[in-house]
Amino acid sequence: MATLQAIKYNDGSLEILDQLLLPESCTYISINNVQDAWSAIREMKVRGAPAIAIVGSLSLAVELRKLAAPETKKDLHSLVKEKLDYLVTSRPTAVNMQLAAEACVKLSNNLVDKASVDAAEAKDVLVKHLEAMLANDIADNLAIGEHGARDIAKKCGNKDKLRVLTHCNTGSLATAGYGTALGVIRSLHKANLVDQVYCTETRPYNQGSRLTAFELVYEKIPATLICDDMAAAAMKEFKIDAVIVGADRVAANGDTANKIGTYQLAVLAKSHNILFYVAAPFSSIDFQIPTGQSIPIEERPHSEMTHTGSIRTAAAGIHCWNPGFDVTPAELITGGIVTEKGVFKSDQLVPV
Ligand SMILES: CSC[C@H]1O[C@H](OP(=O)(O)O)[C@H](O)[C@@H]1O
Repeated sequence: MATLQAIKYNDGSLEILDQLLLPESCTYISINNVQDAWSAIREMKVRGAPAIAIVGSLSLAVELRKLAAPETKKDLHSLVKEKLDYLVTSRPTAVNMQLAAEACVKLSNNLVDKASVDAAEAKDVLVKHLEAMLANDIADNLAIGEHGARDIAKKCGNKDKLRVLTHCNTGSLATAGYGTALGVIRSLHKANLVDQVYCTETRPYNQGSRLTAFELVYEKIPATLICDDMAAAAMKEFKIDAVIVGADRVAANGDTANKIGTYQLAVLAKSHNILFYVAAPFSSIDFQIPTGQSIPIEERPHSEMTHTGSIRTAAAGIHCWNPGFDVTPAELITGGIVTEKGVFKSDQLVPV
């Protein structure tokens, strides 16, 4: 699978591709502890819901591998919980880090109660659990790709070629590899079904122009970059067949938080009678919240809007609003929610 690697991990050594430097420079930086990971996530050197959870979790594995055998399992549990709670504060909207933390804390708790397991063995079990996230994510993404490609091809009348629009970055640079929405596009391309991918610039961080375009060019998938404000005209002009985006958190009713600009694409897709899909691992569905109204929306620094690098591009003193995400109502997700378990209608989501 010749795709880009946002995350490199080998026996306790963790590196990430510094995505703030893309596309001009492919530079890997070391992540030596949880604090390094928290900062890299907060600064968006690594971003993307699954990648955030994986880098956060692997940074804890890096620390635990270096840790001398803890005195007691209770000491180990307290340390693990403290570190994971801290990692969850790095970015609030994507649910993946929160759910990964909850799963690891639950495992640690179970190990405390297991008399047959000593502190050193418990640490090893936790390290293996954290390290397994990398391979699990790639397997999930390959399944998402296949389910999504099959569903889009079928619902688009099994046309020879398809024109698909996507937003932000949901590929190998947002996951452990292959991607979610961009994974579906990779699977469509593998099946020789892609006429053209339209990727939006995705202001203000420009995940589309800097990252998705980079991935599509890297893999020679036919693609056209458009500005965010060109989406309606592109849907009309190019007769786009489907829109597919990622997700940071899906509520129990199917309302979906994703990169800012997703909601307006869903409204535009509806008005152009274009199928609208969300692609995400099933773990992105937060059954603890009933609707999208409860999803916390991260506000990002205004400098992301007023500057390009160090160059000011907006008037000094202007007030800014810079939410990183918006919520698309379930009823606008007309194609379905594509997961590794299959494609679901919004009202078909049930915990497994
Ligand atoms: C594989 S889903 C990635 C998801 O995360 C992105 O947000 P950010 O770049 O701010 O982390 C965007 O919402 C994508 O859909």
